[in-house]
Amino acid sequence: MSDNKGVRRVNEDLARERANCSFDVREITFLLDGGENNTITRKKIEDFTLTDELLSDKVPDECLSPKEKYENAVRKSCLFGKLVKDKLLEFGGLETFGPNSFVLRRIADAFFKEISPLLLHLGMFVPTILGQCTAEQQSEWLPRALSMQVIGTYAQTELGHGTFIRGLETTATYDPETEEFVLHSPTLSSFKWWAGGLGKTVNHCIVVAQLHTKGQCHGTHPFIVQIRDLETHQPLPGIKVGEIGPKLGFNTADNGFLGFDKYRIPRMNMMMKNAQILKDGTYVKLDRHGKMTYGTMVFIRVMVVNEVAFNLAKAATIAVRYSAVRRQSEKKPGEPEPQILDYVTQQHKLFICIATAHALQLTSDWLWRTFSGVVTDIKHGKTDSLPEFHALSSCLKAISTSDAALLIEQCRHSCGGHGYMMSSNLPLIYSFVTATRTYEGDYTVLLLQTARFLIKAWEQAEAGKPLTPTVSYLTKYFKDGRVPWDSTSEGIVNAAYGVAAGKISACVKSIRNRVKTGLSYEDAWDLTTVQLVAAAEAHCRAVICDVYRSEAVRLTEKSSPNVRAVMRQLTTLYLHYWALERIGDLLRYSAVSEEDVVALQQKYEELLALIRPDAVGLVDAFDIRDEILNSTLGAYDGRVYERLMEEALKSPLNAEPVNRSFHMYLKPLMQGKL
Ligand SMILES: CCCCCCCCCCCCC/C=C/C(=O)SCCNC(=O)CCNC(=O)[C@H](O)C(C)(C)COP(=O)(O)OP(=O)(O)OC[C@H]1O[C@@H](n2cnc3c(N)ncnc32)[C@H](O)[C@@H]1OP(=O)(O)O
Ligand SMILES: Cc1cc2nc3c(=O)[nH]c(=O)nc-3n(C[C@H](O)[C@H](O)[C@H](O)COP(=O)(O)OP(=O)(O)OC[C@H]3O[C@@H](n4cnc5c(N)ncnc54)[C@H](O)[C@@H]3O)c2cc1C
Repeated sequence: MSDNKGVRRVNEDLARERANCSFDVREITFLLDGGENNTITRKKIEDFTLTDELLSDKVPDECLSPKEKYENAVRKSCLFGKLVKDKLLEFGGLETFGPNSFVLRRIADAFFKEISPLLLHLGMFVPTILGQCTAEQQSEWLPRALSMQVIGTYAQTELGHGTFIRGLETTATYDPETEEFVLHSPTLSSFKWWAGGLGKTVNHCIVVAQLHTKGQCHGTHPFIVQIRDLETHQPLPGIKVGEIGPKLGFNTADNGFLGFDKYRIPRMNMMMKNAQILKDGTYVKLDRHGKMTYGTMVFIRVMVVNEVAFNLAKAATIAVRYSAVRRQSEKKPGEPEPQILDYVTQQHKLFICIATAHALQLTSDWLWRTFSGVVTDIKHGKTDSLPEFHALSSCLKAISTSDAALLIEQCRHSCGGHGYMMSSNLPLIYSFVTATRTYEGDYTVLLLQTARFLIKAWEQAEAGKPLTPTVSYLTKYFKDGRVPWDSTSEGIVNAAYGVAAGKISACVKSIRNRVKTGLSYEDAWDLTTVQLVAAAEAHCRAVICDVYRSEAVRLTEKSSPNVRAVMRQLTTLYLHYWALERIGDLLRYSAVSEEDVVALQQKYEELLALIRPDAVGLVDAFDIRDEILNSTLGAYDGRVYERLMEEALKSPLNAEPVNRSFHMYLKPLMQGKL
């Protein structure tokens, strides 16, 4: 759809693919954007933000030194920030699109090949002020944060502890004499480690520390802490701060370390929405649920599902367009070389990426709506929906990030050697997304949180108590026995729930059997965790299959027949893919037969063939502009080889015919003079 500006000749294969596409690409773009008006506004914003003047880098970012890369990222962050402040508000800013629109996030990818050092400011510092401060505190901090006088990050993780928040060691001890907290890092392992932007960029941060008052520890709480002088940017006395060094990705995010030497902050810098310290040091707990201070993490887990869906859409766009341009080998002797997209194995690698990008995006939209409901409940003092939502957001964060990272890597594999080039952008997309599997809660740890909820739900079902919506299926599958098999989409979703129920049931049995042998519940749980992670994964998989199928049907109710058909093909492909991936589970927990398995495989292969003519149209429908894709392999015009050569020529090593190392080392070596 979007041919961007200044399009030169489009690769003939790509042009033919587009001519043969069975549907109007714009229709699917509108569906994914949540309506035609959203698409129009997004494109307007993209048109005036993505100008050459702001984006052009003479030397590719990846050829710069770490320091230059960081400085370039700060430069662009400031330009981007100013642009947002000055111009985008004319469009009503983010509100134009509603809270679940990620237009600015999407545009930011054109500015930063890696990541903005200010991501944590907007992504976590500001949301934590909104979620953890009283109204009075918000009125003090929000205007300063939004006008960028105060630039902040979220420093929770320490060298010694990330997952186990209760084990954090940084202390915040209240001193009623001065009405201050004294922040202290008692050990090396208590140093804060990882916070994005902390190394060099921010002047404030949210610090999560163990609160001590009147000789008692009340657990971890968040505090707003100024760490650098606003004028000179020098670290303040009592603060030891720096950058943690090179990483697999995120290299422009200046992730940092931070230690405190009896550093004092005012009492009111404790974020007091969920707990307060009175002037005399009395601790007042306002959080009846007990885990409300974990709220920012839950929010980011929700955002991350959308984040990885978009990044997978980028990778799929690059790989599918490249596969339509690239020709290799021969299918029959003497025949012309086919487009690699015509190999069924290539379709198997790539079409699941398109379907998964849709599945995750629709699931993320649904998750956001569910989250909005939970937030409204909390505003009215109701926290009953929080345990279910914590279980749901935990498993969706874990599975979406893990699936997306694996599939992005698959996109890279599918591009052969050229996929390994930084200029393809696939390595950077992968390095960014693979981190999402770890940060904001590690994969295994979050699935075990979900498993804890599932086991409790199972016990409730046994006791005949009512279940919350996402686990209500357990009542249906409560009795032992195999789930009947039915190869329709609805049947596959039911079977997925049946598998989840079967696995949860097996975990319950396993824990109980272990307890019967005399083990403590904790030990029995620990020995069952491999099964528990698998059960939570199965539950989450069933939820995604269910939401994707029903949301796709709902969204396409008014679509043209061809769009409905191709969207149906994608959902069916997704369901068949996962049924085949989990065939062992289906054989164990459902009545699927050998003939059914053969039929599933056959249908899956038929779907690959049906989707093949529309593959390029489907990735065009993601409507991701070249500036955002940032890829030699994935540009709209398909000029792959020209772009690869153009980028290669920008390498600093090509600036001179002979590098000085020849004279310094190679020549002496050749002449035996080294
Ligand atoms: C313009 C804006 C753009 C935005 C773009 C967004 C993109 C996003 C990019 C942002 C970049 C982010 C960079 C990364 C940042 C970070 O990583 S910050 C640090 C994040 N750290 C973590 O996530 C740590 C993970 N650990 C935990 O969450 C917890 O420690 C734990 C594993 C959940 C365990 O906590 P603990 O206190 O020990 O509890 P338990 O004993 O296990 O459980 C007790 C009960 O509490 C329930 N519970 C736990 N957590 C929650 C929760 N969050 N909400 C509700 N309930 C919770 C748990 O289920 C237990 O319940 P019961 O079983 O009923 O007892
Ligand atoms: C790119 C990036 C950016 C980050 N940004 C920030 C930031 O801005 N602010 C911030 O505060 N933090 C940040 N983090 C830190 C991040 O939140 C933690 O790394 C993450 O929560 C994982 O914790 P950990 O490193 O302690 O891993 P660990 O918990 O040490 O995990 C190591 C292994 O132990 C396993 N494990 C741990 N506990 C259990 C358990 N109970 N049961 C079973 N297995 C277990 C894990 O599954 C994993 O395999 C960032 C991390 C990265 C990679």
